[in-house]
Amino acid sequence: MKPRTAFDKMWDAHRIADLGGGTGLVLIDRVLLHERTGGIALKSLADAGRSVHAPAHAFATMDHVVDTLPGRTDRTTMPTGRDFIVATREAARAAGITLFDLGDSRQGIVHVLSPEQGIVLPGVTLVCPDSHTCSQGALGALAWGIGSSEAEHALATSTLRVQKPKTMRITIDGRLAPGVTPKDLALHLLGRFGSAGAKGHVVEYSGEAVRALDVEGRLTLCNMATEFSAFSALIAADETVFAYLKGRPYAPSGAAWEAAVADWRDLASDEDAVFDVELHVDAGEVCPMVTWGTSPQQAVRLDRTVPAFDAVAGRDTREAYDRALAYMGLESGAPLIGLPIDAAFIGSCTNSRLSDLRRAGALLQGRHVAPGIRAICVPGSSMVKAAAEAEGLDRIFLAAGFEWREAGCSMCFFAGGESFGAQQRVISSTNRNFESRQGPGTRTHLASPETVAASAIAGAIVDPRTLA
Ligand SMILES: CC(C)[C@H](C(=O)O)[C@@H](O)C(=O)O
Ligand code: SF4
Repeated sequence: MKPRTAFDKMWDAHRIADLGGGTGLVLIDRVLLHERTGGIALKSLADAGRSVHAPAHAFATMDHVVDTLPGRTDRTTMPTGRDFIVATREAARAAGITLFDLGDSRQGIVHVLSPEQGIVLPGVTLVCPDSHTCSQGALGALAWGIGSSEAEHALATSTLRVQKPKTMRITIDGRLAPGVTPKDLALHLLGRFGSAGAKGHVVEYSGEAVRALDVEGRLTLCNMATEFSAFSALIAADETVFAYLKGRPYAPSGAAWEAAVADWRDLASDEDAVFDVELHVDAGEVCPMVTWGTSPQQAVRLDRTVPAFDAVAGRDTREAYDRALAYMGLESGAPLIGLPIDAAFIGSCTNSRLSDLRRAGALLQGRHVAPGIRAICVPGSSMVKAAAEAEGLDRIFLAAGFEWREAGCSMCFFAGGESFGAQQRVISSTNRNFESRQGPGTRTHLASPETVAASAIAGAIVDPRTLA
């Protein structure tokens, strides 16, 4: 048999029919929803008099527009937030699907709670009306973001028409240096290959550096594949993933577990599998990174300066470059280290898991954020929050002057409610630095949680490895 990639194997196992022109009718194993887009799909489905085909395999959560202030209620800080919450709650109940509601100990950002609960498993197809669904490919699944009308179709039929994507393998050889994180790797790839670098491809991350990552680090890496314009990303499941999933609530158990693991072992790309595109990166070249502009590709080594136009001319137009600098209040050649910040944000489906909070917490222990800096930590799920509190991380963050919040997307994206304010410079562990992403006029610099924590202490962007 012709050698196949991990993607080919999942595609072949889920293709129900060939619809011609490279389009397949694909079986969908899991549909995930959140209140910002999922309630719309559920309601439209109900209005059409249709029901959910496999309610046991559809899950909804409240994450995008929920209040994350301590002691939150249904009254969100976002003007129309409550409508989304109530509509999704009612529609999820009527549809008979599992809802991780406010107050449920399992509630959280959809891409954080799904691996945590063992909903995403190696080899499954999983869709969600959210662009960061690619994160979940970190467990060896084929997971991708869709629109609300596609979600409706997937809910009603457990199938979707999909244009078969091309394949790309990015092999990361060697090891990341100490203090260099998966987030830095994701930003390095964006800085090097550009935000159209993986356009329309399913990216398989492989190589020694990827194998060495824990599941949470893999989730961070796969998370930013959408910033890379990829159809999705995946990392073939291995012992690290099996160990992570064992005993999770929705993972198979008993004899079914053994059988599942045996199947999952066959899902890796065959040795001679051919990819449409192959890229190689030396992990040793990756350094702590930060973005300087308003696109995730406008990322550089943190110890560098804002690049001159000539250095990015292959990708950014003069207009886009000038506009980004004006928006960010920066000039060509300005050093990034030492740039004063107003706020620091640790959260989002990129970097709000327990390991992220532990690494940031280790830097914050016994230290305090600089005067005048607003610092916020939002755990990615209620489970992450509880686990962090059980080991005292909340006390470290609070003593350091951080706010310690309830789980949700919070100020990763501005939903019409809370924001940092115009012209405020925010160092952020999130994934998007678009204009006004974190609020009208807010200036976002993307970085790792370590860089965010260290910069909050310094009151300016710093390399976390040099924190005295
Ligand atoms: C609101 C939602 C549809 C959106 C997405 O698709 O990604 C959000 O999660 C984001 O990160 O911008
Ligand atoms: S945390 Fe941010 S990027 Fe992730 S799903 Fe929520 S809004 Fe989107």
